[in-house]
Formats: sequence, structure tokens, C-alpha cells
Amino acid sequence: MNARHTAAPSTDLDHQREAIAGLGHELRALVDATVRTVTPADVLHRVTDEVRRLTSQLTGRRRTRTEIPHVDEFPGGIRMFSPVTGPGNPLAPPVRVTPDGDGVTGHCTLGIAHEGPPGYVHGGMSAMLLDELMGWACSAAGTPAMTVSLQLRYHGPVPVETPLRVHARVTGTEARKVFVTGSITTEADGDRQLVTAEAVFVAPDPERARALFPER
Ligand SMILES: CCCCCCCC/C=C\CCCCCCCC(=O)SCCNC(=O)CCNC(=O)[C@H](O)C(C)(C)COP(=O)(O)OP(=O)(O)OC[C@H]1O[C@@H](n2cnc3c(N)ncnc32)[C@H](O)[C@@H]1OP(=O)(O)O
Repeated sequence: MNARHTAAPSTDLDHQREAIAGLGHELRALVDATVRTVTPADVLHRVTDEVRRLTSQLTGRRRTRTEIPHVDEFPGGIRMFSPVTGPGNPLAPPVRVTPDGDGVTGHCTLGIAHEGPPGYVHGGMSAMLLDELMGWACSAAGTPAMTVSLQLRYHGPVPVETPLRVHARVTGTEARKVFVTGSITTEADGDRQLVTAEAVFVAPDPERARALFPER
């Protein structure tokens, strides 16, 4: 469904987020159509020109490298343009994250655009989902932190076009270090872990955090 046709927004911020999500939604559909189409070259050339024309309409000020979008909540909140959870980023599935009893759970379905082996998810994509969800688990535990080590085990191929569940939880902390585990299963078979991960995250000390995120 087109996000622009949902309930009336309550604030300007909601309105902006809704518009961003609407564009992201349509661009995801374009990406999916792009990686599936078997249409002839003349149609591809025509669409290419049309897309170039559309891109040129996104004019005006562009945010700088370190600028935190005004529609975001950083750290540990809404990230409209995250490549994993951002509804406004066509690279993102996007993953919908919810807190659960002992961590966080993400729900998503990946498409052909995220394919590695034919019909299955690219291993780097699985790593990205897990890294992100483990980052959310740190934030949910009250310690926003960055990945310093990530180890994955691929037990079975992750199917595309299949609802997935990504789980992450903090297993311990030691000073600024946070130890986290994660897994990917299908929604249909939550007992069979297809990918598992172990990671160490570190909460940057305040001085480092100021240097890394000057506009926070
Ligand atoms: C106030 C705001 C703070 C906000 C921060 C939150 C941001 C999160 C935002 C949104 C969340 C949702 C999104 C999640 C996204 C997914 C997560 C990612 O993709 S993150 C990107 C990939 N990761 C990096 O780019 C890190 C690169 N590394 C660094 O920049 C530094 O290592 C840093 C800033 C993380 C830590 O630097 P140091 O100088 O503060 O800390 P040192 O003293 O080096 O280490 C602290 C402890 O950690 C251990 N450590 C360091 N590396 C280790 C490793 N590889 N394995 C095990 N331990 C390690 C060290 O041995 C030390 O332990 P000992 O105190 O001696 O016991």
C-alpha cells in the first residue's frame, strides 16, 4: 500500500516521515522491478532517462556527511535512512524492530535484490541484519555502542521472499564492552537457526563520541 494514502499525520514531523517512507516504498518497488525485469533494451533506455529526470527533481540543500537528519532520533531511535531499518532507504528491506522479553526482534522479508546464491540471501546481507539488530539490542539495554567484532556462522541458506525473524540480545557487559548474540530464522520455523552471530560492541568514551558524532 502507498504510505501516502494512510491516516492523516498528526505533526509536521510525522508528515515529513510519511513522505520519506512513501518515496522509499516506491523506490523499493522500482529496485525490485529493476532486478527482475527481462524487458528489452529500448524500454530500459527509456526508463533510465525517466529515472534521471526524477532524480534531478530532488534538489535543494543536501545533508552533510555527519549531519543527523531532523527526522531521526539518535542514538537508539528512529533512523529514517538506515540501510537496514530505514523506511526512506530503498536499500533497506526495511526491518521492523520490536522489543521482546530478552532483547529485540526484527521482522522482514528480503527480495531478489538481496540475493547471493539464486533464491537465497547474500551472506553479507545476513551479516548486516544481525549487526544492526545487535546494535539495537545494545541501545535497548541502555548502552548505545559500535561493533568492534562480529562472528557469524551460516548453518543453512536463508530464503528470499520468505518472512524472516532476526533476534538479538545482550548476554553481558564489561566496562564499556557489550557482548551480544543474534540469530536469523524464518517466521515459519523459529526453532531452526539459519545464521547465528556473536559480537562485541563498545560504547565510545564521551570524548570519542563527540569526535565521531560532532552534530549530535
Ligand atoms: C554518546 C553517543 C554514542 C553513540 C554510539 C552509538 C552508535 C550506534 C548508533 C545507532 C545504533 C543502531 C545502529 C546499529 C548499527 C550497527 C552497528 C555498526 O555498524 S557500528 C559501525 C561499525 N563499527 C565501527 O565502525 C567501530 C570502529 N571502532 C571504533 O571506532 C572504536 O573501536 C570505538 C569508538 C568503538 C571504541 O574506541 P574507544 O577508543 O572508545 O575504545 P577502546 O579503548 O579502543 O576499546 C574499549 C574496549 O574495547 C576493547 N576492544 C576493542 N576492539 C575489540 C575487539 N575487536 N574485540 C574485543 N574487544 C575489543 C578494548 O580492548 C577495550 O577493552 P579494555 O577497556 O581494554 O578492557
